[in-house]
Amino acid sequence: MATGYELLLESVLEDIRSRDPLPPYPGSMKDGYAVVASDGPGEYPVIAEARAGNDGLGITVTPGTVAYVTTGEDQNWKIESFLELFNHMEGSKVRVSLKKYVCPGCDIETDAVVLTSGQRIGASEIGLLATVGVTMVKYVIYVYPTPTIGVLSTGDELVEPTTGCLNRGQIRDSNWAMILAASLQHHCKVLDLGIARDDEVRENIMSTAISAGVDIIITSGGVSMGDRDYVKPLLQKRGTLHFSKVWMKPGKPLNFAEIHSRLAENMPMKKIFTFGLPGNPVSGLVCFHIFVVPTIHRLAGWENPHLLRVQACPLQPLKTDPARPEFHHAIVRWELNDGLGYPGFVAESTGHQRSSRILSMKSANALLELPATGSVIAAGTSVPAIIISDISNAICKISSTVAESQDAGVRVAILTVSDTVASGAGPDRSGPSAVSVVNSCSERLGGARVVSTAVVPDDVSKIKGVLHRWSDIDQMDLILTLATKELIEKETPGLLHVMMRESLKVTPTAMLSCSAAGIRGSSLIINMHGNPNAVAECMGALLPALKHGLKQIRGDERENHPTRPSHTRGDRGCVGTNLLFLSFILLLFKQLTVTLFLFSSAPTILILQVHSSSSNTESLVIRIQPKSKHHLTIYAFSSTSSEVETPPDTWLLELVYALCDGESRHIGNEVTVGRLPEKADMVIPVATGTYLNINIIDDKQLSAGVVATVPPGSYLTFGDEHLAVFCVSKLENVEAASNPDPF
Ligand SMILES: Nc1nc2c(c(=O)[nH]1)N[C@H]1C(S)=C(S)[C@@H](COP(=O)(O)OP(=O)(O)OC[C@H]3O[C@@H](n4cnc5c(N)ncnc54)[C@H](O)[C@@H]3O)O[C@H]1N2
Ligand code: MOO
Repeated sequence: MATGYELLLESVLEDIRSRDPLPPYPGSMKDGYAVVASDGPGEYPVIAEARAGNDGLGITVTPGTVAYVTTGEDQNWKIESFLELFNHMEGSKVRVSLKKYVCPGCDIETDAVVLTSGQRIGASEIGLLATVGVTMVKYVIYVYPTPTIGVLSTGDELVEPTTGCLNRGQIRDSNWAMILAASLQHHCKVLDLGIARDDEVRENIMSTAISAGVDIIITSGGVSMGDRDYVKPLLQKRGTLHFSKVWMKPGKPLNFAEIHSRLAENMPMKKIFTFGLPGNPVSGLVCFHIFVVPTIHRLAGWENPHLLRVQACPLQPLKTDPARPEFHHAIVRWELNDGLGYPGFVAESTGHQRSSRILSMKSANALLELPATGSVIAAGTSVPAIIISDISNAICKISSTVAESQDAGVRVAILTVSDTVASGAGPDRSGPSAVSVVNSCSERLGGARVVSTAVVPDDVSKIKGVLHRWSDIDQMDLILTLATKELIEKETPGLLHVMMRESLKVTPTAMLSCSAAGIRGSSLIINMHGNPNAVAECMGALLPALKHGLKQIRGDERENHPTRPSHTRGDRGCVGTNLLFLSFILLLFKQLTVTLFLFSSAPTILILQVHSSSSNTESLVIRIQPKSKHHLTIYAFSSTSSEVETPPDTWLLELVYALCDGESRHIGNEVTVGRLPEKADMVIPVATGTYLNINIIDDKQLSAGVVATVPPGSYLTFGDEHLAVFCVSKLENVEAASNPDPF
């Protein structure tokens, strides 16, 4: 018999009623004094005391007197009217204030049904039975069916996990063991159908499984479009194929069919559910959680077969797929501050979610449900998380998580100040891009980790509220945000002067700006106004002064505030903060276009927004042609010519942000961009050529082969998850900014 049963819990087989009321007599919920209700508040002599076990038999509380009672202990008071309780004592008399007392049966009335037939019995129900004095019950042992699952791996390339040395084209079969384990975790029986070569995926395997009495058959691999993908035709032949594609990522080629079969001629027809999981391990397991687990639950008789969903705030910004809704593996845990300032679940991404990257499943206990918008979900934005394994460990780790995050090398908090974003009228893009920058430069910043992000409207009290919490309570090492004058303890007019001088070179309206720069504690805070170009110019001018300035601030801080608690913890003290701040600024300078907006009070700047230079209206014209999965070619030509004629040799693709190292490149007629150095002029850490990856200019996805006009200052983005962002510039405009670090 294939279908087994597992003991769960007993449940009662009859209705259980209470024989007495609960509480059984008028009682007090507190220790206090009993008084005749009509007496009301006042001072009264105490005429008697009733404590637990001494029920005050024979005592009458008369008007103008009170009696001491302990919680729940007053069943035999002889009184003229009912009791009220109160609790304040002064000398030999008590001053009473009236409290409610508990009337008999207000928790459980006599003869109320406390358990109905069929209800499960657990510890609380045992307590309930004891309360109502029922020590013998008729019960039924509740059992639930445990489905049997047949598991088959398919693929010519697959070899046993025990294979020591892989020959060319071989890969160890991970899915077979993984799906077996997942099935066992869900209390199923399993039937090992082994590994089949592609051309062995035949009816006889199905027949073996069916005659063994399986309820579910799971195959992995061979479901997409390849000429050796035999699963779908087999399912079509043996049963009813309900679907063979699902608009999800990963797991698109999932096949689902129903096979009807009899174990023997005289037996009733049996339904067998068959799932053809995609071969990529991540895709396969995601499909298992989303589709197979609810099927198992349903077969096991669960009323609600779906996995639990909670809301969680990602700790990292998450780039969503523009086409398919995505299930993103993450580790969800409870934190005292979920990033929105309240206790809640946070979600730590397990990294790149490529469907072959089995490491992304390691330790994951949730799948974040990300909508197909193609945009970036800011860290700290609440998203639904489907819980796929026990999260109690993660919850128990509250204190160690806090401790761990406090031990992180450099704790960074990022505050986006924007009315638009705070009101929900627009997405936060500067915050997430800042988080990406910090995370991607983590090592170079001494292990920096963004541990908190927030968005507030441009409102001083709100900004101050967050900043005070982050610096005084959470003790962040580095807070990247908009500064307000009120937070600055000591202004630095020299810096302001330099910034003003630079801005005036660009526009006379700079005179109207109200920039601020100054020192708070051990941090230098710079608030710049104006457009990103002005910010870039100002920073460029400030840099030579910053190193020295920051050193001085550190010295002054020690001298002036010898006892002041440092912003940082441990022996790093202020030095850590300031050096970090300096290195961050230097780093920002190199990645100016992405990150300096953090210091701007202008509305949030979109990372992919076009910032056309007013001084130069000439545009570059390009056509992007994917060459292979790993590289593409950008053909560039002049805006006045129709096709490759004049080499646009005054143009530059300048790397402003990449997850790992990338390069900037002068654009000739043709530039090849890709991951593989031997095939690409510009090497970036993202795959560029597949439909999964995005080549975007100015927030618009480019189609292969279509000509696009690119004004100077545009941003060209590659990769759907590992962003690499380039700024397209006229060469003469960028020479100053691309100078190496001035120190
Ligand atoms: N022309 C198209 N090609 C593909 C599409 C598509 O829509 N059109 N979909 C892609 C997607 S999405 C996925 S996911 C994969 C899944 O395809 P298959 O189920 O046919 O998987 P295979 O080709 O057999 O294997 C894919 C990949 O996974 C490895 N693999 C397979 N089985 C195992 C196993 N048991 N243990 C470890 N690794 C396994 C296999 O070696 C391949 O590398 O199709 C895309 N293609
Ligand atoms: O949907 Mo496929 O599962 O890897 O991307």
